Amino acid sequence: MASLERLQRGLESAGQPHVLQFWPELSEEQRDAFLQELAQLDLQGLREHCEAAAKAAASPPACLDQHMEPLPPDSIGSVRKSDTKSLSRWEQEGLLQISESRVGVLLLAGGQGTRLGVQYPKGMYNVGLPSGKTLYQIQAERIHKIQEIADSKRGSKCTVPWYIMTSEFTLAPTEKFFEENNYFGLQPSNIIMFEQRMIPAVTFDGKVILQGKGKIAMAPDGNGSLYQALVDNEVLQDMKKRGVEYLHVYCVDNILVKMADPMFIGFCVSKGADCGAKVVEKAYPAEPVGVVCRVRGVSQVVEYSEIKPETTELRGPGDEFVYSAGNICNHFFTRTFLQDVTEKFKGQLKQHVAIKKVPFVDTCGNQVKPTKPNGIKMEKFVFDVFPFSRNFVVFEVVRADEFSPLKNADGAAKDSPTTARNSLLAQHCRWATSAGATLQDEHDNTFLPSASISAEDSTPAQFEISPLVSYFGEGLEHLLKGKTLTTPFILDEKRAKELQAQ
Ligand SMILES: CC(=O)N[C@H]1[C@@H](OP(=O)(O)OP(=O)(O)OC[C@H]2O[C@@H](n3ccc(=O)[nH]c3=O)[C@H](O)[C@@H]2O)O[C@H](CO)[C@@H](O)[C@@H]1O
Repeated sequence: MASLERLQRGLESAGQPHVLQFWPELSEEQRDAFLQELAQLDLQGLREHCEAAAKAAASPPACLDQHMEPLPPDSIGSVRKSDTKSLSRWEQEGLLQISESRVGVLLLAGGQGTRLGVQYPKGMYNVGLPSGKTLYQIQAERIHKIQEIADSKRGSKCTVPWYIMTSEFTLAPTEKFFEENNYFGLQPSNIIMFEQRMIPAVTFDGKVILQGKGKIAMAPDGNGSLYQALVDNEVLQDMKKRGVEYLHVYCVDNILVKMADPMFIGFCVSKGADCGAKVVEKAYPAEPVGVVCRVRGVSQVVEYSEIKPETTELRGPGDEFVYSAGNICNHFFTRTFLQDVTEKFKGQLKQHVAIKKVPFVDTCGNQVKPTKPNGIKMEKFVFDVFPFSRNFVVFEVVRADEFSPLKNADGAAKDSPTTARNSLLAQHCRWATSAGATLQDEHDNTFLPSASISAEDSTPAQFEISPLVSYFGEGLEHLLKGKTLTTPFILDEKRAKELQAQ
């Protein structure tokens, strides 16, 4: 552990001696905990971090709008627009790669879920499905199923390892949750959890914020922290050891996420891409999704918080949005590309400024909950490596099938537990109907499939299909054709066996 004198000197030379101002008031136990926290700080880089944060917050945000142009339409693969032969070829290619254990998935789960307002990791959230499944369970079961589908193609066992990036806030509860739930039936050795770094929040005049008398206000430094975390935790070495060449990186809150999506993987592999992004057509100008576009001729994402409203509203000749390629935080990377990024480009990642309300102790030692923003958090974004790609591709998918994020608490009109739940149930209702089932409520009223997912819509049928039965709507016909089912109904493996026997 670092000695107090050494820390004092380090903090002084970083211009942050106030960090220890309450030291005399701390108990032995608090001092030990604080020393441990301070030992993690990069004292060398602290001055630079604080000065850069204050400077960035004081300067007007870089405006990229005038340098933006949309992606050329022919550079985008699309579930809606590409021909069915190509789609099927890509899917087969992806399945082949999965069956050879060359594909892994990586979950970005280090965020604090502030907008949703829960104190635990978002993946543990239960949106109120008939089964009561959490986001983590749904994702685990999709991995299970895609392995099974790929196994049956090749006749041998494959593994899709699940890398999970957590932060100080999410690691312990996530580990505990997985353990308590028996890793949702997956092999624990194929679930690799690791932690991203945290950085101090800083005041507008460049001072580290004390959250308590013996605690610095630390925050995860954005999902672009991934690249440092890959190095810190030797994740790429683990991938290499397992023979994993392709990684599907995704964010925790999209209830419709297709884990290791074979079509997306196959598309990227077939195009020889080192880096790829899935997009959906933007729903409305102010939708909080980044847009994939070109800036000064280079493909990248411009985040929703950094684009002018008038740019988001621009429309093309067919009245479509000019910037319509909405980023859904589903990325493809080759291991080689990630290796390059960690070796050559990691230090060049852009820093984004987020101005937040950060609780603090004032100089008299009073705990203050600020009513207006008082702190700067510097963040890196996972997609900021796109400009380093040699062959970047984009794949457009159908929103109703693949994107319904959980961002806000119930009561919000969009991206809430209700909209997430409804979009999943509506999808399952569509799958069941196209497999030939008739779904009824308890009064024998028949449900019609709906593609809509907004909270104002009527509630879809309470018909839920376990991912262990179907990954993406496949394999349902022999169970459901010609059957009339009364909801609520959960089609799990047991029910599937019963239906098959009928
Ligand atoms: C920077 C980024 O990717 N932005 C995307 C993100 O925005 P959005 O602002 O919604 O991003 P979130 O803050 O929800 O973070 C996305 C994911 O990154 C994880 N996370 C976040 C911070 C952190 O330090 N560590 C970490 O792992 C979160 O747990 C989450 O799984 O999703 C939207 C789609 O839903 C996209 O349109 C945005 O372009």
